[in-house]
Amino acid sequence: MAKIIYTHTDEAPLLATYSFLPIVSAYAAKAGVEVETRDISVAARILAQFGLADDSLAELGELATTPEANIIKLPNISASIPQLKAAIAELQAAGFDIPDYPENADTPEAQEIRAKYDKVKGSAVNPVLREGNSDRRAPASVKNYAKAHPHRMGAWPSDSKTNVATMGEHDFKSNEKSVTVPADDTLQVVLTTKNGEKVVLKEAIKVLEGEVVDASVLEVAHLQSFLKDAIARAKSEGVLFSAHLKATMMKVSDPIIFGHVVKAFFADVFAQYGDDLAAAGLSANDGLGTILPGLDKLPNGAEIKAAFEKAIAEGPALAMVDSDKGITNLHVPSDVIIDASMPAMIRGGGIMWNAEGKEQETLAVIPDSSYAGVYQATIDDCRENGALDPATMGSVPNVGLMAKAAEEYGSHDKTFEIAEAGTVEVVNGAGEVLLSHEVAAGDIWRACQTKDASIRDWVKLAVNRARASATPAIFWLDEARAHDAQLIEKVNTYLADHDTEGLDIRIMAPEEATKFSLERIRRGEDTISVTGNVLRDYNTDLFPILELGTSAKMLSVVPLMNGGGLFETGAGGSAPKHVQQLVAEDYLRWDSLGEFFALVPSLELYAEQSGKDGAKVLAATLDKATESFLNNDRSPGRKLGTIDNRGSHFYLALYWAQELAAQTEDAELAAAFKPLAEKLAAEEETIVAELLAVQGKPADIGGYYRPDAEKTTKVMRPSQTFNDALAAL
Ligand SMILES: NC(=O)C1=CN([C@@H]2O[C@H](COP(=O)(O)OP(=O)(O)OC[C@H]3O[C@@H](n4cnc5c(N)ncnc54)[C@H](OP(=O)(O)O)[C@@H]3O)[C@@H](O)[C@H]2O)C=CC1
Ligand SMILES: O=C(O)CCC(=O)C(=O)O
Ligand SMILES: [Mg+2]
Repeated sequence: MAKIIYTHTDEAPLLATYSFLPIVSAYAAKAGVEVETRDISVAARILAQFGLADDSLAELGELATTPEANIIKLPNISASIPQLKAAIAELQAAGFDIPDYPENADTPEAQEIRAKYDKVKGSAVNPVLREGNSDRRAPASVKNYAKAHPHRMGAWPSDSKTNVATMGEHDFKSNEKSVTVPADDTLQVVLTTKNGEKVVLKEAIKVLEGEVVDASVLEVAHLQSFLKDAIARAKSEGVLFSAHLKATMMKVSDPIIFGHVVKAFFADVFAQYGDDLAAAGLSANDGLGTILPGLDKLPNGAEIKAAFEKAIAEGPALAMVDSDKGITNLHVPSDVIIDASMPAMIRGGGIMWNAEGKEQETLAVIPDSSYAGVYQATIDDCRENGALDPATMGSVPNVGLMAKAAEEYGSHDKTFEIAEAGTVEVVNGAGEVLLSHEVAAGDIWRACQTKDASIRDWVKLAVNRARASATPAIFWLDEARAHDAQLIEKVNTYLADHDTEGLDIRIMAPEEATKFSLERIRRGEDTISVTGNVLRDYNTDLFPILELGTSAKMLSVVPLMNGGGLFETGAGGSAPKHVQQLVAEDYLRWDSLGEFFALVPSLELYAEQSGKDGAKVLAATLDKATESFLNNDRSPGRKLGTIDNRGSHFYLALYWAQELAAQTEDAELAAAFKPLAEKLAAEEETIVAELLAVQGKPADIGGYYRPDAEKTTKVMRPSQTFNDALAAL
């Protein structure tokens, strides 16, 4: 039977679900629409590994390959090691019998435990569910709202010293090699060491005919000298030093690169005390947030701490995540995530926060040069032409290649920190070498796969989107890059399968595409960016954050390749700072627009899947209600005393009930919702007062990674009048 699966995730979106889902469920039930939930939070995924909870992620992963899939996926935590350890500790304290995260996996038992936790680590949800490519855009109503109510943009001085530093040589981009395999095959990755020993790094990689396979290596000696120069440059230019990585989705390579940044910044400390730190299990890859408290256990801990402090005092000023709490850019690998961090910096006028809590220009260090140029081009444009104007600017929607763990975001099981110098080769079933790299110890080597079927579907989606929106579409592909050169050939081939008459479809290298799109955006014109997986991620934060202030307001649809739909909510993350605010003062700033938008196509799909017209009516009325919601400016405010997430849900419920009561397509539904619409309208003042009354005091939700359901329900549904009205429906 058709059903909508609404996911329980983490942090702010989970809290919002406690308030919003009861509304959805109540309304859906009236129209005979089945809504079920599945818990894919990091806590539930840990418990599932040890048989203490259902493995809902595996279940949904399978569902996503079937036409029955209709999944609403809210943002979830992609846990770094420090977050994973915190979640484990919280679950243990709550009485769950689960093991510690093994620091040194030196026994088979410890290795097994580590393997289980590795399945939960990093971006472990999205790649499982994303059995399709992505179509993300700002709906017209949101774009119009943003133009009418432009958010604040920081000014861009023409002499801003903010820039991007990137390697440009000896990195993943410049060392990339790529082939398209001619037939189904099984590949192997083999390291032949200098003294002739063969080490199989990866056995049996299954590939399909037409699949694009790339390999590349980041040469660590060059990374280290690059970082040394970048640190010196930030110091001499008097700007902040900030590193921007994606330690969550690139869960193997980027924590290692982050560790190199930490070791470079604290080079003297690691030269002198590196052995002590290693012996204590304190890894640079986990950041200062783990190392500094860990020093308390060491006999010479105070001395090492003083050495860290000296290095901070003498180095360039570090960009801060939280200057009040002294949390730097180098504290936690997942605190600064490039897709959100770079746009936020650009939106602010090219500034980040320094240790005094003041704004300062920054050198944004993005070691690999594959996509760094997009940000440099945006910075250059802002420096030359001033900040973008949300009141007039056009839009850059995205069609992203993502299906079946495409490209870099599927590379973590094929990424290796090389133990010994030699040659790494990708060898096919016939024993022929397809790709080969010389490597040194410590280098980071990786391979990526992109299925032909995913590429075909992506090209189709781009053509459909260009047609539906009557907007030029640019494939952001660089013929000088090995992988992109393979893709360009395929794009040209597959475009010929479609009617592109009258469409403006071009191929441009990313920097050129950035400049082109920015020129158009400044003239108020829209340009679809058709990109690979990483730029999908980056662009769907970059442009929305500049255009709308946040990527939470995006419509984010994944038409699944086998039919069915995955509806992601917004394009941003789980906003951990919003949880802190809720706990401190019972105020949740999370904007659920992404959830509202996701629900409309999900209900439409449900109507198709089930043949129930009531679902269609629910969708059409929700669409209208969302428009009233925007016109009446009912998004959560930023300050106490204004309506927050819960208040915004009340207004959506009110407008939705009114639309349902007013529509004429389904008289039974109209009659069912009439009393509720009247009740909610009549009690508006009381309900809003009840919702506002709780603000300003701490709230107890009984856990961070696994909040207590009863306590959280109480916090998130504080209006008895509203709850009673819903219950009476
Ligand atoms: N799809 C997914 O599952 C994704 C998950 N993540 C995960 O989320 C966590 C945090 O990542 P991070 O990169 O900091 O991204 P976040 O989106 O959580 O944070 C960036 C900022 O975006 C704004 N924001 C995002 N969503 C909303 C919303 N609905 N309402 C209001 N404001 C919003 C806020 O900025 P401001 O104060 O400027 O308004 C927020 O502080 C990580 O664990 C990460 O892995 C990240 C991206 C996508
Ligand atoms: O899976 C993740 O960690 C984040 C996903 C993300 O940022 C995106 O898809 O835009
Ligand atoms: Mg993203």
